[in-house]
Amino acid sequence: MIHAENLSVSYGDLRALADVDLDVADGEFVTVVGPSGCGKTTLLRTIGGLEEPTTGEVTVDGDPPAVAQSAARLGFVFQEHTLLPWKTAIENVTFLRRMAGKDADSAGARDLLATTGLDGFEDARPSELSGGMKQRVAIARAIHLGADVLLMDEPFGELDEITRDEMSVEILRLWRENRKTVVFVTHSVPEAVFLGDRCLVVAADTEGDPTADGAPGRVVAEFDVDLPRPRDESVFGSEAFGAQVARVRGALHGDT
Ligand SMILES: Nc1ncnc2c1ncn2[C@@H]1O[C@H](COP(=O)(O)OP(=O)(O)OP(=O)(O)O)[C@@H](O)[C@H]1O
Repeated sequence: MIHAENLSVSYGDLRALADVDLDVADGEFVTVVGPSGCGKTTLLRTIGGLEEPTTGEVTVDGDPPAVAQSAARLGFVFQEHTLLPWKTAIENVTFLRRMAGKDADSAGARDLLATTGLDGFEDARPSELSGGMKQRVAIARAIHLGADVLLMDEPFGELDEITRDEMSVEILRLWRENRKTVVFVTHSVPEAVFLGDRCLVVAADTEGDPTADGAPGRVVAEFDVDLPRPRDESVFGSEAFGAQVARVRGALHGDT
C-alpha cells in the first residue's frame, strides 16, 4: 500500500531524513518511534504528500501521495486536533468528506461518533470537549472521510496516561473494524509496541560519531511485534510485552 525507496528529505541545508526504504502492506499497522527531531513527522508528512522528497520516491497504492491525497485516500490525525472551533462535533466529522466531494452521510458520522464514545456530544463544539474527546472526533473524521490510509502523528501526545491507554485500545478496535492501513508516529515505546504489527525505530544516525551535529534520521531498527491480537489493557502487564518494549528501547539506545 505504501512504498518508499531511498527516501531523503532536506530542509535547505538541514538533512532531516536519509535513505528510508519502507513497505507497508494493505491493512498493516506500522508504528514509528524515535527521539524528538529525528525526522518522524517529516517521514509521515512525506508519505502524506505534504513534503516533497529531496531524493528517492514514495507511492501510496502506486500513486504519488498528492494524487492519493486529492482522492481522499489519506486521512491525517495530528497531535493537535485541528478541529474547526465554530463547527459542532458532527459537522467537524462530515466537513472533510463534503470538502472531498463525497456525499454527506450524517447517519454514518453519527454512528461513528457513537462508536468512539461520543454519543450525546454530536452537537458540542470543540471548546466543550475534553482533549481525549477532541481526538476521538479527529479520528472519527479521518475514518468517515473513507481514507484507506491513516497517518497519525502523536495523536495522543497531549493526553494524560490513562486516557492515552484507553485511546490506544480504542484505535485498535477502530482499525480492526474499519480495515485501514495505519502509520502511527509516537515518542512512546510502550505505545509503539502495543499498537503495531511492526515497529520502526528512527534515530539520528551519527555514523559512529556521537558528537556529530545535525545527523539525519534513519530507520535504525525494525521489529515485528509478536503479541497476539486483539490486544487490550491486559497486554501492558504481560511478560512478552515487557520483553518487546525492552528490545525496542535497546535499539533506541544503540544496543545491537
Ligand atoms: N518545515 C521545516 N523547515 C525546516 N526544518 C524543519 C521543518 N520541519 C522539520 N524541520 C527540522 O527537521 C528535523 C526533523 O524534524 P521532525 O519534525 O520531522 O522530527 P520529529 O522526529 O517528528 O520530532 P518531534 O518528535 O519533536 O515531533 C528537525 O531538525 C526539525 O527542526
